[in-house]
Amino acid sequence: MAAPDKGKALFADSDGQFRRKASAFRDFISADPSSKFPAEKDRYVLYIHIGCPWAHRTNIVRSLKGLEDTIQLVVLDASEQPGRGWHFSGERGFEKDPLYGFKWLSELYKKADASYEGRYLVPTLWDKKKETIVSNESSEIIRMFYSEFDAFLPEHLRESSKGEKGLFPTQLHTEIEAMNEWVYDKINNGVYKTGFASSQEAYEEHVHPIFKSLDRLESHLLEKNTPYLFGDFITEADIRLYTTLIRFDVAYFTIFRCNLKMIRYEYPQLHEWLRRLYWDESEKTNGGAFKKTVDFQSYRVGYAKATSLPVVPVGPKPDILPL
Ligand SMILES: N[C@@H](CCC(=O)N[C@@H](CS)C(=O)NCC(=O)O)C(=O)O
Repeated sequence: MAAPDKGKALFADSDGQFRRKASAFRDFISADPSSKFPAEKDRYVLYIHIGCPWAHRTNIVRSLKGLEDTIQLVVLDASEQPGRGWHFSGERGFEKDPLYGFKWLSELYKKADASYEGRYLVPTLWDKKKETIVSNESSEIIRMFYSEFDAFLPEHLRESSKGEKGLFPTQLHTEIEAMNEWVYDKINNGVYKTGFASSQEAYEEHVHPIFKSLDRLESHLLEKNTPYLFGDFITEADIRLYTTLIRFDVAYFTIFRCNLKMIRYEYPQLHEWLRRLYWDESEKTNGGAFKKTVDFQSYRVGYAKATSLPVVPVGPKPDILPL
């Protein structure tokens, strides 16, 4: 594998800042059979990369909701040439796209819209009937998965039977949305703004707010004194924070230089919260939705590949501490 030029900005703009572009495909699957994209079994396909935290959200929810037999999963690999996008290398079992035999995710985007000029992102939710992309925005895909597929699920997994104990319950909408906003900006995307910064100034601008926000979450958990962010039940807020924190010590601390503190040593509440989710293989996580969707080595390799010096750090070890 050829190493990219040392010091070259792979993802940052010319001012050193990494700016995430908005997702382009924003349709919705609905439980209503007369809608444009009605919920159906074996109609939709979720394309992901295991290392991607945004795709990880959708993969967790697919498992948590027991949608494995309803929504097909296709796993892509990262290209050896950073910036060339996602493809099928055979590393994870897929040598080519199972639907069309494509080698690159870009070909699927071009099939959906020949004039598409944006980035080829995971997650991508594909409709086999209309042969197009429904959505490539994780925050919206997870919400479709919560509630629109209830008809295909046993009673205990339906969002409609959960009421106040659901993943996005009505009484918590405002609080969850408020937390999503700053957690997204300062933490989920904050680690990218830090890790992909190509100037000292941009790096320092974004690294401090990450830790201020982690401190805020640590206090939130201490005050609440509940197993999850909003009480005794897992909500969307937990899922969205989890995908960043499970990568934190092994990839963001080391490779993205988010290195003022580690979750395992300096954030006892968050560390316990993280391990509680990871190690749970009970009915609460539908048999381990948080653990089985994690692959620490792919985080190390993937983020190293995305930097200008693709050397994979070996630590910290173990990947995660026991509960
Ligand atoms: N807003 C999107 C972000 C998705 C995203 O940025 N995915 C990254 C992987 S972690 C990607 O596919 N990047 C490829 C590229 O930018 O070319 C979401 O949440 O779904």
